[in-house]
Amino acid sequence: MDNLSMVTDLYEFSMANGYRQTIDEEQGVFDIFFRKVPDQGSFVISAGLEQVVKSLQNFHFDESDITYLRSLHLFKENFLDYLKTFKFDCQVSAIPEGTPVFPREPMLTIKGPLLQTQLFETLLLSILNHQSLIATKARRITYAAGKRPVMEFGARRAQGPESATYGARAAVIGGCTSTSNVLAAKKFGIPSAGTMAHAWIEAFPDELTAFEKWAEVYPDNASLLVDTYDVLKSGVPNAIKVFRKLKQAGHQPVGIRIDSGDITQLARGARKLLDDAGFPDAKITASNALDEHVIQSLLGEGAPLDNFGVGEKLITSASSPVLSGVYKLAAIEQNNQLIPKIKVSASREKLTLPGLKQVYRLYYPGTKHAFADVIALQDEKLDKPIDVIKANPLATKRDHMIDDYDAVPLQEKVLDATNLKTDLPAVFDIQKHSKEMLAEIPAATQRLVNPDEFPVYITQKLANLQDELLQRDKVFK
Ligand SMILES: Nc1ncnc2c1ncn2[C@@H]1O[C@H](COP(=O)(O)OP(=O)(O)OP(=O)(O)O)[C@@H](O)[C@H]1O
Ligand SMILES: O=P(O)(O)OC[C@H]1O[C@H](OP(=O)(O)OP(=O)(O)O)[C@H](O)[C@@H]1O
Ligand SMILES: O=C(O)c1cccnc1
Repeated sequence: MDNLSMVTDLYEFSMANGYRQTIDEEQGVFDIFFRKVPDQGSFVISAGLEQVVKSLQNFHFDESDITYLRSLHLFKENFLDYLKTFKFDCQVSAIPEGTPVFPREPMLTIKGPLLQTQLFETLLLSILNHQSLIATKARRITYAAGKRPVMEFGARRAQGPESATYGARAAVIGGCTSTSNVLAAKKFGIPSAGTMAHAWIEAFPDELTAFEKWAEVYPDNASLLVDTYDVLKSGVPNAIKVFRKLKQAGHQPVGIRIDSGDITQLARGARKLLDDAGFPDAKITASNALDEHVIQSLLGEGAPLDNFGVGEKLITSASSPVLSGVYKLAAIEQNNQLIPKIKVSASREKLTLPGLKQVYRLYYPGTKHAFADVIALQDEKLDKPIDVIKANPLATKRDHMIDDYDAVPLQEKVLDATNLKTDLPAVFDIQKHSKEMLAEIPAATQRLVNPDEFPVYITQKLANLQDELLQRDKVFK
């Protein structure tokens, strides 16, 4: 990953320079969390941690960066010197990539010199918000597709090449099986996949010749695009002619792609033609502005589809294009003493959770069935039974008692100043982890429309700390 240290908002530099001149000795603790889930879903699939770790490992400023920052006439030389010899000195804990995460849960916590932790805000949010957004959208799309593979086809419609490439990575975390983006495939070990464009068909005198020439060049990879002229009258009959020749020559025909029109009707007609011609194994791929709802509708109609190619709606999360993850100060440390902090704003919804925390997933005892999450202070031991309170400050009936449970902590240590090399899982291992974690949460929480809310609680101790800080600031009384 390139050095992205300058991808930050000016105010992070302004504050960092200010800390250097004022409270330079203090440590900061920041949490990353979100309040709202895209597409009115109930959870987000966390993604982007590998790029966070790599960007932190590579965080530095070169001579031209320092010269530019100096030219702004905003910063003191002692701050520019600090940047010139920047040495990462923080600890990062995070919920592993692929995990379903719920509102208000700290996905990532960073502790270290206030100046450093402040400087990372924009970059870390930019990475995690983007990849988690796309992984979440991909989870919805692949959920709708069921066992049918979904290829990521979005590079041309992504918001630029970088979003295309990291978006493809996130799409695989969310369940896609391959990508047409060759750089993403190379970089992250994702199978590269693809068919052909209409240009190939148009470039030859007629459709049959185009298919034949393709089959000559790629006899074992003939997935033919059949909708350039007429799917059922021309495209599929021509494909069948080519498949017959391929079969005679000992090759296994791959299938067809339909990219326009009423996909259900066309796929039904195509399936019948292929089956009648003796090609029941030829696969039918659908594409064309697909998303989770179109896929559900197609499959609900019984469309005989084997694969999906999904581009623009996935790579841009078109129906809900923002994940508003935030980076909030949870504590500062002065002379080795942790001082919890809270952000109070006009809206109670925006109240933050103070202190160093851990998130626990609670399971029915002895099972893999999760029923709630609890956010606790890091140094507290969970009671049994446990008195908990809804994490959403706007919730009614906030108090709850949980008798028995197995608790599994979600945040893990990923990086610290003395251990800059962390083994990071490969993208398909993350996908596997994601599927396992999804299998543990209730089906009703996973459905696409009006999903059931998965309860997220805070412990009494954390609630008391929050109240204490609120009382001190004399608000919401
Ligand atoms: N049976 C179906 N049920 C629901 N949605 C469908 C069905 N068939 C196709 N769609 C979707 O409807 C949308 C519009 O399809 P349409 O064929 O009109 O696309 P188009 O982009 O206008 O066509 P073209 O690609 O030829 O320009 C696409 O998102 C497509 O995937
Ligand atoms: O629709 P998406 O989900 O983004 O899937 C990728 C699309 O990209 C290609 O079309 P292209 O960009 O060539 O143009 P088209 O929309 O005219 O088919 C392909 O034929 C798909 O339709
Ligand atoms: O390979 C394909 O079929 C493909 C790739 C990108 C976009 N649309 C289609």
